Amino acid sequence: MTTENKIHNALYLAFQRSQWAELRESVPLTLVESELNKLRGINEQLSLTEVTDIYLPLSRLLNLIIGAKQKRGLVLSKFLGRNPPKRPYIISIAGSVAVGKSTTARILQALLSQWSEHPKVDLVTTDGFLYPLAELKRRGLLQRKGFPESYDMKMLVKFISQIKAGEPQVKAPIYSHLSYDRIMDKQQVIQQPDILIIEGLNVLQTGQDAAVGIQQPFVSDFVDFSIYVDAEEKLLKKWYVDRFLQFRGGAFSDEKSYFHHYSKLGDDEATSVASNIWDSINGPNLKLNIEPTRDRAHLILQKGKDHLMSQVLLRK
Ligand SMILES: Nc1ncnc2c1ncn2[C@@H]1O[C@H](COP(=O)(O)OP(=O)(O)O)[C@@H](O)[C@H]1O
Ligand SMILES: CC(C)(COP(=O)(O)O)[C@@H](O)C(=O)NCCC(=O)O
Repeated sequence: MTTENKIHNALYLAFQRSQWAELRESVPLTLVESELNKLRGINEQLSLTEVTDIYLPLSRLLNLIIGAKQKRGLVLSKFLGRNPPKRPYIISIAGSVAVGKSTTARILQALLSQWSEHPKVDLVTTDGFLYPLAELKRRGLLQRKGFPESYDMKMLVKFISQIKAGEPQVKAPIYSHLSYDRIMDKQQVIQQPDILIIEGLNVLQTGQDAAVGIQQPFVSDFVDFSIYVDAEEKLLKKWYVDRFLQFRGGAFSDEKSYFHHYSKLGDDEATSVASNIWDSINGPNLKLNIEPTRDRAHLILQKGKDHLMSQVLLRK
């Protein structure tokens, strides 16, 4: 057994796909029509077997864990003799570019909002906290998008601490993949949801990581439950290139798109451009700054070919 496997065994309970799916059988769960429609809207390629085998048991597990936290809150209120402000339960989703963080986040948002104990589930992505394009250019970071130094970490930590403090209204910046920049005149307003899901490359990073610098506290200090979505790099690169090719026929064809010039590329050229972006930016960022944070997560979702989950690791 490799040292890495030994560490995993000590820290995590490992479930092969079929074992994890069985956990659902002991607690029958069904999808209502409104849930199904929402999920179909998230991603046409998402298989419903994946939802029932993987995401429904996960939704049930999270519901139980959140329930325990809510009970603990009641104990604390009794002890203090007053009701503390309503604080959202915070779930983070980390992982490589193109691993499926935003798809996973949106599936969980749809499923978790079905529970009467926590119907209001909001979702924030950390790309809004990337420095605006002009600032990235000024700092010479255009080829380092997604690296720790490309984010306004102070702003992100301030945002998450306001959420955690139960502030009635907290604003988050929004990123546009079309303009490749922060949208300056629009913000996302978060108003005391029951659950906040925060999704991004960097949500498990701390000051120990290569380029974050000395920054305390970290996003993970405010997070109640963290998820890392994992896959082998050769799959990640393929999913990145496939998504790029999809965008070429879709979002990039919009004249307002920062990448409009890519819409005119043929298959081979587009594949080579996307491969180069992967090899020069997203691949190195994965190895240097993202993958090393994996074993901090409470739950690791390991994906194989076609985005199918092969293994689930849950912290003991
Ligand atoms: N469970 C899934 N089943 C099928 N395709 C998926 C699944 N999750 C993600 N994808 C596809 O993989 C690509 C990357 O997913 P996305 O959620 O955009 O990743 P990220 O937010 O990590 O960059 C997209 O093309 C998406 O449609
Ligand atoms: C916007 C991203 C940094 C991801 O940000 P996240 O939401 O994970 O914080 C990434 O998708 C990106 O644009 N990377 C730069 C290289 C590329 O074009 O893929």
